[in-house]
Amino acid sequence: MNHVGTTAPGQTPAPLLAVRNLSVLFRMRAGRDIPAVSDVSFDLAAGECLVLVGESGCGKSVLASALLGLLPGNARTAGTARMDGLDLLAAGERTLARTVRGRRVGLVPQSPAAHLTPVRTVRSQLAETLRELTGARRAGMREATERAAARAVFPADHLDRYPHQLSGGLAQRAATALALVGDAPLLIADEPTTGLDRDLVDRTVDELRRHADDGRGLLVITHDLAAAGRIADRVAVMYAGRVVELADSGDFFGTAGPRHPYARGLLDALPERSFTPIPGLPPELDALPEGCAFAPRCGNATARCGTLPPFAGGIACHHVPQAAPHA
Ligand SMILES: Nc1ncnc2c1ncn2[C@@H]1O[C@H](COP(=O)(O)OP(=O)(O)OP(=O)(O)O)[C@@H](O)[C@H]1O
Ligand code: NI
Repeated sequence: MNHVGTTAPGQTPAPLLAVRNLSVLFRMRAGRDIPAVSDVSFDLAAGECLVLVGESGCGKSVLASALLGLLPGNARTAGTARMDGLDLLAAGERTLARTVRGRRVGLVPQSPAAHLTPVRTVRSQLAETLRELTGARRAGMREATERAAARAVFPADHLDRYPHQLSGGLAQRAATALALVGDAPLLIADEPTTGLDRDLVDRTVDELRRHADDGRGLLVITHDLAAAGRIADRVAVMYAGRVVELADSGDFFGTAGPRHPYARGLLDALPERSFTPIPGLPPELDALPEGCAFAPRCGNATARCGTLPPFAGGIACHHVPQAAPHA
């Protein structure tokens, strides 16, 4: 798929993925609804890696699940997520199962153990996925399986193990190997480096980065800001279900630095920076304040923050000018 070839000079190529006003609400008993994702919009280009960061519970995995049609039955979704003419949010289960999951959109799940089939060895799961997604046949399957495992630094001498015989880090690498098999146009990796030591983190991140460098799209969700800095072209910062900053990675991690007070707080909390935690805790999603959800923890907050700051020019903050240098 070559977008560039079909684009007139001066025209921006269509993004691989265009998410507009995506919201996810969980309907709970007693009418207590939980807005897990609110009004999120972003584009992802082919060849690009967007990293999604934010504290636990801010809605990162729910966003990923929404794109793959993997939300539970009590979820209500609004907005659109267009990919190659298909709205992923409106697609039926049949389309999602046949043409989206694994094919258009690959997933490295946050809990790999829950996604691996417990009664089958890693080799057999990799072989089946290779057969399904690449048409690989029995001849050469042993080599193909070992190559697929090696892409995620999964050791060949562990291929005949069952998921329960794997450590968390090995299960993670098995799940990553499975997700890489289809070379899907879009790969979503939800915390792909949890449980890995630094050397393996770097190797995994570099293999994922190759997916983008080969002209595909990569959406990475991570707590690990060092890994984010290594892999990202752009960074999206989520807080309480909303994207509060969308920035060029070079600016965000470089001398310019983040612009949103929450994003600055995230970086300042790192041991290698000033090691100053953000005071307080994220809000409960079913009891969000009226305006900016970060205001109760923010040193810049004023009366204006009682109204919701619009997201424009890469930022949602009343106190930061909206004209981004690279917006
Ligand atoms: N099935 C569900 N029913 C109700 N609420 C849910 C459900 N799944 C997730 N949530 C809520 O949605 C919010 C966002 O969860 P999500 O898993 O997306 O967070 P996250 O940013 O991925 O966090 P982490 O970094 O810990 O993985 C959480 O407050 C969670 O409690
Ligand atoms: Ni998550």
